[in-house]
Amino acid sequence: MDKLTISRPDDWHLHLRSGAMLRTVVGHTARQFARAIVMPNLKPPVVTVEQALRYRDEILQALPAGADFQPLMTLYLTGNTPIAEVEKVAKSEHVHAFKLYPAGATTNSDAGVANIEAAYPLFEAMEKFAVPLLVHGEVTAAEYDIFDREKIFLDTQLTGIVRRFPALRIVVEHLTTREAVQFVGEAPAHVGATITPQHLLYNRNAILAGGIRPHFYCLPVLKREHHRQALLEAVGSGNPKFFLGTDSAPHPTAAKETSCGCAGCYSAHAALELYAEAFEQIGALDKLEGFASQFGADFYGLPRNVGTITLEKRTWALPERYGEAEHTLTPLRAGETLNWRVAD
Ligand SMILES: NC(=O)N[C@@H](CC(=O)O)C(=O)O
Ligand SMILES: [Zn+2]
Ligand SMILES: [Zn+2]
Repeated sequence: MDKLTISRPDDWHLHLRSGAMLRTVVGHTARQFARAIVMPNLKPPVVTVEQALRYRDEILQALPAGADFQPLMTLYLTGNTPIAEVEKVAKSEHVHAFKLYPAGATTNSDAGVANIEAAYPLFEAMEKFAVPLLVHGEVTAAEYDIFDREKIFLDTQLTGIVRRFPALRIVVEHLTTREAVQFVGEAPAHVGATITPQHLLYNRNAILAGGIRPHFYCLPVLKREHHRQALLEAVGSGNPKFFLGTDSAPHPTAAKETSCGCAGCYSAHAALELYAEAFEQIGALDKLEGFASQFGADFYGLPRNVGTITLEKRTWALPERYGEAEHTLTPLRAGETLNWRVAD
């Protein structure tokens, strides 16, 4: 196959940041995706509907002329989120979910939830008002090995949440393990998951073998090959619980290439192309459309997109960098070539 036309896709997990970084990255996403769920982990975090609407305006202002792209906003759950905010989200046309960051789990998660059980009244309200809960599913305590943090979160936290709130829609973000695939597969239909391109294409050797490569470092961290195989099986199965969420997470190059580098891979510049490469590896290009353009919209109860996008088998070289000066960022596969290209 050397050409593939699918309905316009959406990105159900995206970091756009703000200011100069936003202006550098937003065009990449708008070139490929009709909509994206925009993560709220700014500094300071987006915690109210009012702030989310202001952030949405900033994103719309930053779009290249003529772009046809809708940011779908989310709120950052904190220990102080008032119950009333849940109803505001339910009534808002532009805010679609709450995001749970266990405090300390990832980039800009310090304001996250330290005691998850204390947030149960909020989950109850989300269940009542049909507002989805998006989860960065990792435990944070120092005694847990970083490669086990997702599995332990599922066992000790998420299992209880799913049982206690049987109608709450939950998205387990950026799955990385065989156990997580199994968890989501066996959970009720209203528990879904996003999967990133880097977790489909790479195992942990990418970070550590032959030199330390900070641009492959994200959270949850890349895992062993047998976990990557499980993620590929999940997307290749065509199960609608698994849908596209790049977790494209831009950081300035200088903040990645340093003695304590930030977590996050930047993939928005070539998101669909990277996914196409992964699906092609397992002979499942026919499953890309459901994953990229249908299952996420269905899960969120939003209409599927009209219009199409075409991928062509065509080699192209990726730049080493995007952006200017201190906002320079290094994309995934910088300076390498890709075999798929979204047609202009
Ligand atoms: N995935 C990451 O490694 N980083 C994300 C945060 C997140 O999604 O956990 C970021 O905002 O940089
Ligand atoms: Zn996360
Ligand atoms: Zn993320």
